Amino acid sequence: MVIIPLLLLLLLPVFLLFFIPKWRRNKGIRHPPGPPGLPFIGNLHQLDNSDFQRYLWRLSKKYGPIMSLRLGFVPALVISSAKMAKEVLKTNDLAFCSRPALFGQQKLSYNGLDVALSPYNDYWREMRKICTLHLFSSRRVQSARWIRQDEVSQMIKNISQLAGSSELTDLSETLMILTCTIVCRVAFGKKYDGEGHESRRFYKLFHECQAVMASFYVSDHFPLMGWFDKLTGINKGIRHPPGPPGLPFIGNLHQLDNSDFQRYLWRLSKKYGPIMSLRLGFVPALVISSAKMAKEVLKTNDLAFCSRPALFGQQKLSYNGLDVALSPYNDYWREMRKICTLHLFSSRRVQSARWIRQDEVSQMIKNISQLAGSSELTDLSETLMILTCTIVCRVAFGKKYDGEGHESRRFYKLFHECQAVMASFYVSDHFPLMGWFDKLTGMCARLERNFEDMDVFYQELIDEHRNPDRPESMQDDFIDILLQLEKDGLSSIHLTSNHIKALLMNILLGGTDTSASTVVWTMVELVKHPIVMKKAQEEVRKLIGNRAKVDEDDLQNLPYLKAVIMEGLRLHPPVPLLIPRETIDRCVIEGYEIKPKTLVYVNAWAIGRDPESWENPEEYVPERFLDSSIDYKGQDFQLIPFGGGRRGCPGIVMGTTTVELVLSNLLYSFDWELPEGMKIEDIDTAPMPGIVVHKKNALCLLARVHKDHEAE
Ligand code: HEM
Repeated sequence: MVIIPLLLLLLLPVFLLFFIPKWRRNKGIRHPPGPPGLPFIGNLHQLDNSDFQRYLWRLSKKYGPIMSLRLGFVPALVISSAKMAKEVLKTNDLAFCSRPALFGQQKLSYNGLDVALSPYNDYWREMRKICTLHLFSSRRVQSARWIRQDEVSQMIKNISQLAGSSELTDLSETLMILTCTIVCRVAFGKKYDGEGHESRRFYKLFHECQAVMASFYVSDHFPLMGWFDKLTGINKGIRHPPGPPGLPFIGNLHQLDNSDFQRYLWRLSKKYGPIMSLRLGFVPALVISSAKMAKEVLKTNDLAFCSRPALFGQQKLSYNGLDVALSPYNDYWREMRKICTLHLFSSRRVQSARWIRQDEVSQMIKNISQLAGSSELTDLSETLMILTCTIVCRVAFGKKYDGEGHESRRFYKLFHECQAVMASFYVSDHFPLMGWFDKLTGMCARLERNFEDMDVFYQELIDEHRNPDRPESMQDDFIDILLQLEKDGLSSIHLTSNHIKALLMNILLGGTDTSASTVVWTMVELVKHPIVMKKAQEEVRKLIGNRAKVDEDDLQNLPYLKAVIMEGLRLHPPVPLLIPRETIDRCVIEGYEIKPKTLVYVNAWAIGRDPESWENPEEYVPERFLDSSIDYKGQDFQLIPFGGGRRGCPGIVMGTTTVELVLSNLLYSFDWELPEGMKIEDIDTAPMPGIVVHKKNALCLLARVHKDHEAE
């Protein structure tokens, strides 16, 4: 996957010279104008100007009141008119109100624990409240009036003395000392205005603090060049998590090209530890591989770790993060997540869709029975994918695509292409200035095409739902609910068609193959372990007796089945690395410093096999869960197939209900045999790479209708 781009990367310098200017002209998206920069450093050399604001002002006369610069690898914007200032400080305040995590400022603010340099998040809001309520309130300002009056009188006395002897007053110094003294008295109850040791120490510290805070750190503009600041003595020794050495320029990117990535990372973690760093091009990454470290990331430091990276393909297909799964962590995401949990994924909603699930599972059982009747193999991988897709489409869109016609073919073509372009490798995700490369390889065009096709698909569905005479199946489905919310305008987000489309994408991609993959992997383990299969079948057959099928009411009485599924999820979590996170804040874990904007993979797959957490971890033994309180809901960090913390899966009830209903019926209705000539040892567990990991080779088994049902 990565090798071809890597070879082409060797041609980088040539392409840089020829294509970047062309790419800029062709790109089609308008960026604010700005002065041309130099290669690599951009406009950094222009920062070195003694009257910077005037210099920018002069530039703005040429390039306009919204002007872009590039400071090394960091894009920057300069605002120079009241109208544009209003856009930034009022109209789009929320989008513009965070702070950059600059190296010196982060260090001196205890990693943004202050209020002025903290990024915009829940923590900042609380700190800002403390400040406005307790420190900067009018009452506080009032109560310090005596200090101010006292110090100003003292200053006037000092100046009078100088005036008496006709000496000059250094107003710059005098006023600096005055304001310092006032602030120190109000804040620390102390003053440093004499000539003694304490005053000298204070002013030395204070001036050095101002100086290092405002210093230029190379690493702020070139993320991989922290070594330069160390070399210059400006930054002394910080521990970073250990990790495998990378190649120049591409770092560890070539190692991504591994068909069993989660296993590969697991092997590396055995050497480098459960908190391991990688470098993917210019992007620092972190890999978490133990329950203890997962708890640090998903619970203790959840707030710092709960954003998502803005990856190119994902951004496009999510309408620039208008969805819930790929949106960065902010007020908008909170509101969207609330809409999902309250209106779409609530237990009540899951309940109300039970008829759809039961109906579709019955249909699947009928189809398999037919194959069984003629001793044909059942392709469980395909059957289960179609089943979960059909259930989700009926619940969300009020429609199904399970026939052989044009509509079904179009849907599955679109859907598979959407999964493919979403999970593709985009060079620009790792080399910010190399977007032209994705254009050259045709990746951008492919993505754009799928985006447009999906957009038309969603739009048709929305239009059908706006019709008052829509079929009954479309009433009260997810699109209906979202359109109602749009009409009522009750949420603080003004929902538009794009918001609805972005959510539909999440539901389609997040809710279908995760459940299908869970059932397939569990069936793989069951055919490999016939005694477990038999035990699970006996449990369900005993409970159901002579009834035709398992209903959702029965699921709560099948503890062994639940253990069978949990054990399947432990060994084969369908989303083995969760959905990648991105750190918001700088933070420290196990004494290691993690920088903001670090990409984070939590290896749920490796954690499920960690001998520190599990006895005989490689063995499939559902019994381990029978007398155990361990659950997969995100509280027990040794089992996290649904992730955890703020970004944990909100579709967990919907997903597990589907999985339990499907599996119990497959086990109830059929005995399962391997295709003729195949032995248990022949069943492979090779994974297919992707965000959701499926079995690479389809699972094809021979179903035999269970003898008690043969008469029916
Ligand atoms: C067995 C089935 C499922 C599994 C194993 C699964 C797994 C996951 C995982 C691992 C994550 C990332 C969590 C994290 O970053 O900590 C996730 C997120 C998500 N899942 Fe699921 N999921 C399943 C079913 C569903 C269903 C049925 C839906 C909805 C129809 C759904 C919707 C979502 C959404 C919207 C997110 C993003 C949450 C956010 O970022 O705030 N999932 N899921």
